[in-house]
Amino acid sequence: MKPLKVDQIYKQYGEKTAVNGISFEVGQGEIYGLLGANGAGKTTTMRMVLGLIYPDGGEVLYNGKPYSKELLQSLGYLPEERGLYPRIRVSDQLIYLAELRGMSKRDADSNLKRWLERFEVPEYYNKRVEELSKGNQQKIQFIASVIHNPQIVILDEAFSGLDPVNVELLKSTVKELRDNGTTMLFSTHRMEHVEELCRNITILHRSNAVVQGSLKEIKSRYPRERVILKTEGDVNGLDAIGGVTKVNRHEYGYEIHIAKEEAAGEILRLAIGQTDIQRFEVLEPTLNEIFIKTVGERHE
Ligand SMILES: Nc1ncnc2c1ncn2[C@@H]1O[C@H](COP(=O)(O)OP(=O)(O)OP(=O)(O)O)[C@@H](O)[C@H]1O
Repeated sequence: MKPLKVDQIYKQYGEKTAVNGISFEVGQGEIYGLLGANGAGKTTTMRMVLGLIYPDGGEVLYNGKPYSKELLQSLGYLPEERGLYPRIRVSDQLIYLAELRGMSKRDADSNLKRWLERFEVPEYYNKRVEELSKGNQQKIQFIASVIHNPQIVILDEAFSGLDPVNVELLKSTVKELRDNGTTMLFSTHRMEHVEELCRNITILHRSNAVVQGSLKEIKSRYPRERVILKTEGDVNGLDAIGGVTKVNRHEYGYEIHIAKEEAAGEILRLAIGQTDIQRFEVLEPTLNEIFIKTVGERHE
């Protein structure tokens, strides 16, 4: 049985349907991607999963059971809008938050120290939140969402406001949690993070799930429309090949857009006759391209 099952959940605000019958399941040790344009219904979905608001229809099941107060201990949430108290010391508020979720003061304290060490900031223990930079506050907020060892963690834009080094640090932490069996729901507008972390995804559009499944399978549904040709020489006549829609000359060679996959073979034949090829690749679509295509087409 999967730790998290979302079954046909529905939420209405007045005339507005915020979430319209969405279903998905997340396995143990899995990071599930929840994507969508602004206002698509991601936060509302996450709030229903957290039990902060109740669905008007459908249900959320945790290890097969409906929401109960005891679940508070098993759920962790990193909200998009950060909610730490600026004037209070990091240790005071994080230990308090962990205690609220059923942890003993001693365990909370040792967990906090371990996490601060992990993030290479043990000196923050005694600092007030307002003394930390925005990115470092973000690390503390992340610790607040996992300090009580939750089984299910919901991360909303977890890496926003972080420099590239800290993004990598948090990303590796998220992967460790996954490898230790934590179930995660991950929402972001950064598609490259989803490609790196998530096996399965849902793309929401105007309250509906419009694309769902494994990333690999979703990608196979879309045609491959980009060819990379690495070469030091010139290739003449690429524009004239049927199905070639755009040719970009780069430092490394060519990036060629095609409307039909057969054009790739023609490109290769033409290039072989004219130059030495260092690399030839027909790229699968990126998640970013799929997102823009799906959401964009539906806008029209
Ligand atoms: N409390 C509320 N009252 C009225 N409407 C709401 C409420 N919460 C959300 N909505 C509406 O429901 C829709 C979905 O909002 P939601 O916050 O879930 O989107 P989102 O996908 O998280 O967007 P973003 O990427 O901008 O954070 C929006 O049209 C929003 O205006």
